[in-house]
Amino acid sequence: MCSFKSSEYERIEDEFFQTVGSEKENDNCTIYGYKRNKRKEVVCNIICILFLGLPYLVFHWYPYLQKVKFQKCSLRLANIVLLKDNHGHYKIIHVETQHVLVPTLGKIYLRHFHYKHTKYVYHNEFNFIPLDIFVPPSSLADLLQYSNGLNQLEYKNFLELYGPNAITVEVKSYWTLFVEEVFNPFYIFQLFSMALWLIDDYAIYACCVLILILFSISTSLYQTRKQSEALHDLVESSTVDEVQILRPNTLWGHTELTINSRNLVPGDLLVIPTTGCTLACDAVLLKGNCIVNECVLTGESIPITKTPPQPSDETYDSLIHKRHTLFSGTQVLQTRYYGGEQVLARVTQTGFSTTKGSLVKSILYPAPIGLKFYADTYKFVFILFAIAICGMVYTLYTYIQQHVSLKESIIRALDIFTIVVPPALPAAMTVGTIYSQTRLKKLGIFCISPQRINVCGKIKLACFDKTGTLTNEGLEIYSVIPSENSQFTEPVVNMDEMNQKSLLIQGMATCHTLTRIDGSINGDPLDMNMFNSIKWDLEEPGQSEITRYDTLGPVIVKPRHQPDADINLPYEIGIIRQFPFSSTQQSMSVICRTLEDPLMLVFVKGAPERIAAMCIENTLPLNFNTRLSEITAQGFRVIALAYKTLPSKFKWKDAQKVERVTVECDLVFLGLLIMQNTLKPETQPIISALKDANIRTVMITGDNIRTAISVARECGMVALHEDVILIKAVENEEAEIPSIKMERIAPEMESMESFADLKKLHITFALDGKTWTILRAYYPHLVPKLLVHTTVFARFQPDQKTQLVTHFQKLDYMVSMVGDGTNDCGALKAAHVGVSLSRAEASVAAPFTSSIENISCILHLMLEGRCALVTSFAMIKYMAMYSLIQFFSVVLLYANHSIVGDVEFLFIDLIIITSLALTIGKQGIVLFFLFSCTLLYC
Ligand SMILES: Nc1ncnc2c1ncn2[C@@H]1O[C@H](COP(=O)(O)OP(=O)(O)OP(=O)(O)O)[C@@H](O)[C@H]1O
Repeated sequence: MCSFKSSEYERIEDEFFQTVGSEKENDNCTIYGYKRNKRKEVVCNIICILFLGLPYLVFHWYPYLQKVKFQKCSLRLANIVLLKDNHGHYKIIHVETQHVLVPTLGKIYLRHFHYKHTKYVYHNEFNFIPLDIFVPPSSLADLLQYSNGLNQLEYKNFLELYGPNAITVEVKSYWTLFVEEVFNPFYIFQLFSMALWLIDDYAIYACCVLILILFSISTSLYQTRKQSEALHDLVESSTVDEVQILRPNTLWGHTELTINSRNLVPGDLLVIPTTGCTLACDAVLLKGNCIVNECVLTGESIPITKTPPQPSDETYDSLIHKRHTLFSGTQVLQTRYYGGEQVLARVTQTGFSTTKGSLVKSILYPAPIGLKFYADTYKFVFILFAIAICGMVYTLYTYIQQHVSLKESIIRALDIFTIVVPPALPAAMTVGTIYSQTRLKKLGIFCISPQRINVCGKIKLACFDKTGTLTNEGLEIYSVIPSENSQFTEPVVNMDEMNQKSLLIQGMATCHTLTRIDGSINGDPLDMNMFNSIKWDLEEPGQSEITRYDTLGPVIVKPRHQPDADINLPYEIGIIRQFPFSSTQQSMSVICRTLEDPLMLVFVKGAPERIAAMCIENTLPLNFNTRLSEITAQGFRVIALAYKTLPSKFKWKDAQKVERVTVECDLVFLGLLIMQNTLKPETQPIISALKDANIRTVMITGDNIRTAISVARECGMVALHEDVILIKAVENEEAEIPSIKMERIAPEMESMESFADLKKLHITFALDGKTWTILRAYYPHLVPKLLVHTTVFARFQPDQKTQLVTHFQKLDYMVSMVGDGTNDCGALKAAHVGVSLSRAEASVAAPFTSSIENISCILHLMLEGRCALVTSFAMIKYMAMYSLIQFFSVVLLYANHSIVGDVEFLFIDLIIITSLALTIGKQGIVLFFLFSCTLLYC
């Protein structure tokens, strides 16, 4: 029996329907089982033919009605499912069958259907579940087990099961788009109107409206096509044609094959070329290290080192084990290989199941934005229809009273209907967005979800990441404060004054994941500044070093000016193992060894609170916390360093196997690195502009809370006269529930419940990630109240940032989030308007990518959003006015048994066209010209 994540899919009683999809992503739908019924289908087809195919059109608009052709049955027997999504839209999907080999389940008969690029397969107990849940996840040990790859039979079966490895964004031909658009109820209605006008001798008017409709359709087709082309190109820019894989070979173990990347399947053994490559799938690294650029997924182009995981029974999860996972679409810049062996990775996910695939899916099928404007537009059309019906009834009544023939009465009544609904409505609705998008592009803001532009105009809460967004990314080292004998010594500003062999300098030289790419050192800006400040050199592993450091070629660091004159024994340190930095851990560590030194050392650096928790208590200076508070209160960014000596029996092999938790404990505190946290010059004016516009601003950062408050004050997010209160969760071993404390309670505030007058008292809150988790768990009723008054959210981990944005949305805020990728990717996706500051032209990390790397982009977006909204509103108001004026004039004329002539109608509409021409621009002017010519001709 396989191990499903059954908690997500409870056993259902009624097998006739079931919920599928992800509730977390607000994408759950209900499916109902049906099977084909020949008799019903034949009857239905006959009726459709008798009614000239009209029922087919109705089925196309309302797929729900298609169920009349089928017979309701249990999902176990269903060959058709009727799917209802959480927005009430229906879809008929056919269930297919196949005989395939499923890992750990063997060869089985599989029933499945595809929805939104996800394959749902039938399971006897849980009905339809996504394929990646159906196939049991592997443990790390299973994945790491070295084999020669999949054999031909397994491969064929897996290819059938998983399908081709492709993330295709379909770019439909203009013709296909045209056919789809024409079947839209709005255009069908317009065609019906034109037919009516032709019968009613309004030929010229009908022809002119036809031109208008064609213009409207072409604009809409051009826009749709352009958008899908842009997304297609973006996705294609990070795809690859050919890959090398290993296949078993009875004679010599394995053969290396070059195959088309579309043919990759989970389980394949991928060979990563030494020269680097773009990855075609998600894969877990088995052998060797890789340095990758994940800019396309995260927006941040810092090279990241990927290492193979340790074998264990832990279930592999690409998000938890992302330091060991190579993601589809990302670029391997370099590989490190040992003893000339190949760098290998095992494919874990392909196609739309990869991380890139899910990001593309979220763009292709975005969650509805819930902008009132769209709902109001539907109401507007509905009201027009209601008015039209009144007009029709009135016209019929007056014509019948005047004893006009029934045919003419009906034609006149239907005419009223066609007058009320304006033909250029769809074009008018989107024109504002198209122009805003073009202007944004000129400003360096790339948009992959144009419908979000309107939302930008409604932003009420602007969230900002701190480091790299509000402040400069290149944090310059201001000073170091070494600790000797558990006491802080005097701060050192000039690193040259320090002993090159001191442990603190050794830590600064080794505790990073810097790497040389094309001869220059690359990596995290913080690490780069730290390393550059001590003036050491870094050498990548080469063949000659292999012998010096046992069997492995480590990264070597050495001072530019050797401290000892001993030429035979240079002073250099080899970095044997790296545990890269992670935002969740807030630390990183390395194992290293000085040349000819028998003992290995561990250096750890990270957030001071984290490092303090890893240190032996008596190695920490007594005034550690007060000193830290003093420094952070001045707005400095502080990193702590610590080390420990490993036992003499700890050898190179142990270093490769040892777990991170074993290394990052019982440390000796070494000192603090103080970094300058300077604001970008644009930050303060933009924050003040936002405040003037009454838009709330908040900071969500991974940094220390006092540093964050200081930066918030400096940039004007917290006004100088405002009092900041730290909300803190205090865990007490005796009490079951942690208590909530306020660090500086203003005299006027007595209890947590008295939130009413905070604004008047000029009080704002700041809270950290730990408190946030406790608040959500034990004090959920306080969360909304606190959120309304909190400006600084510090020490927030990536998932907490996402939770916070979602909570703000629940409070009915239209939320924007500006960040520089990596630790805020989730928040960027969750926000109504996510803007990733990135040098890359575009990434799938967020709906907007700004190449202007400061927060001024948010102002441009808000302005353009408002422009687009105002244009759309103006258009709707204008259309409404025009329709109603024309409607009342015509009804009055009909009442007097008079009508508007063909050219008269055209003349009235011409005024509209002129106005449109002025609004729309060049295309409109051409159209205006066209109409004028027609009129003159008439
Ligand atoms: N390269 C690094 N090595 C060790 N520790 C680091 C490194 N970079 C950051 N840290 C520590 O981890 C903490 C969390 O880092 P994270 O990247 O999540 O957020 P941040 O960069 O501080 O702020 P923001 O969320 O505003 O970008 C930092 O405040 C710092 O103390």
